[in-house]
Amino acid sequence: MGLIDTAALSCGVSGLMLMENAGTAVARAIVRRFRPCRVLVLAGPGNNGGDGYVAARRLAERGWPVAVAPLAPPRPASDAAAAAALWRGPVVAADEGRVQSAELVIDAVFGAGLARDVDPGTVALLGAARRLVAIDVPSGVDGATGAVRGAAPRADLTVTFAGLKPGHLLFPGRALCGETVCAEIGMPAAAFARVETKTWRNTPVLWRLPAPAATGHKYERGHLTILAGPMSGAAILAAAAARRIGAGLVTLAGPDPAGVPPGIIVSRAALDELVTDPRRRVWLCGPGLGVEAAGQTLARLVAAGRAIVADADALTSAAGEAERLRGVAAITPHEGEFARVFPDLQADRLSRARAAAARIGAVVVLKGPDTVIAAPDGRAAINANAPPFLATAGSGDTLAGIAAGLLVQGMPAFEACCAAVWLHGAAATRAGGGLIAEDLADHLPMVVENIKKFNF
Ligand SMILES: NC(=O)C1=CN([C@@H]2O[C@H](COP(=O)(O)OP(=O)(O)OC[C@H]3O[C@@H](n4cnc5c(N)ncnc54)[C@H](OP(=O)(O)O)[C@@H]3O)[C@@H](O)[C@H]2O)[C@@H](O)CC1
Ligand SMILES: Nc1ncnc2c1ncn2[C@@H]1O[C@H](COP(=O)(O)OP(=O)(O)O)[C@@H](O)[C@H]1O
Ligand SMILES: [K+]
Repeated sequence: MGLIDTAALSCGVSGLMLMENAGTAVARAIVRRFRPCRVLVLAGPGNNGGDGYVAARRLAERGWPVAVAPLAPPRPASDAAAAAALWRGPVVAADEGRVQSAELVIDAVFGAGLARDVDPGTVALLGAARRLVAIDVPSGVDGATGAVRGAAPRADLTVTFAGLKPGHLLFPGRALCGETVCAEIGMPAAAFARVETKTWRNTPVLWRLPAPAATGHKYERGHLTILAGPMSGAAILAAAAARRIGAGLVTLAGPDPAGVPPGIIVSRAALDELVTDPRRRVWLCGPGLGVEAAGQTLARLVAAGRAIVADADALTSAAGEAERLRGVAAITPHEGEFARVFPDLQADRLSRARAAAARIGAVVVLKGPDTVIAAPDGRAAINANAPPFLATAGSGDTLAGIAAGLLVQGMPAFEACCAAVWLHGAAATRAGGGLIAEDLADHLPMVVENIKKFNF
């Protein structure tokens, strides 16, 4: 049982009432999407099964032909047993033929109580469904991590309750949920207040973008320094993004970056000179820099106490030596870079990002289709707005530029990184399928305008 469920019960709410509301919400979601058809409910032994019995009763009350196939009897004297006792319709054996001939199957086998791998017989049954509606999660998906325990079916619709769980947002779970509906089931506000939430879906309600002061000048909006190396395109992409998101001034520091647009300042001054300039508070270190140079400059910037976003080659320079990253504000690794820096961290993405953030005392942005942003104090956000065409060279450099560009405007590191990841996904969605990394920055202003319009 989830923390919120336990808190609800200790607030005096009856579990049976929540179950009644949950099953009713499932039936309502089905009625809204499908024409009346023959339904088979596969019911497990716990409360997930109990929700299934309620959904069966609610659909039958509307005249739908429904049968329940219990995979195990409900636990004695449980809420699920009470819900099962109220079911007056047909109870049939759970066999593959019945599942195949049903026009819609409700997966009420396992939910939040999934405790081990699902057995092959249950996997085969669920896999035989023509159309599947999952209660809470497709059975086999771990709601806390999105991992699959043994196997899990692909649902057409998943109806969950009170709030999305990490497993609805993290792959592979996300891909198996189909359309996901979150139903309100009367969970009291006091129950939410009792549970200290530390994991969120990344949306604009989590952060507030900086706004320039009416009388501000460019240095007040922030002066970002980006180290440029032999692959200067990476630093130029990051600089464009930082400028579009509102950094007042962006300097590329490097020997001779080629093809720099006119609004970007280039400095060939020695690092020792630049790093002592107090206005150069925030730095981006890594994209296109070369591993050796990145390692050396990173150490120098950390020693100078600068706020640093470390990406790409700066991360590779810390392979197997995560302690080299202590002192930075944020790191933005993809899976490969993460594995290089933290080879011993092997758990799910959410836990790994959290553990890494705690270890180095910095925000970790573990990139991917379900990017996780984790802070050293345990807060974490999971991002779900990134389209797959972001998988194109240079889009990570752009993300690092957005994050550094927000950091330099005074946003705290966790909020800056959450905002950067969401804006990056929203810009990619606006850019559409043919996007290349160069396009992303140009879409940022409209994305920001839309956020303002919706009053986030
Ligand atoms: N509580 C509330 O307030 C609300 C809860 N709600 C609903 O309750 C659901 C959670 O219910 P739950 O805690 O009873 O767990 P559930 O997922 O039904 O399964 C537990 C049973 O399955 C068994 N089992 C586990 N894994 C297994 C495996 N691989 N293979 C075989 N057996 C396995 C496990 O066995 P055991 O480990 O005890 O041996 C136990 O008997 C939640 O998802 C939501 O739908 C809603 O009604 C809203 C309000
Ligand atoms: N399948 C995907 N769906 C959504 N976003 C993705 C996907 N694959 C990668 N991304 C995003 O694209 C970016 C790629 O970054 P990275 O791998 O560092 O690229 P590069 O080094 O070429 O700039 C990251 O922000 C990542 O989250
Ligand atoms: K289920």
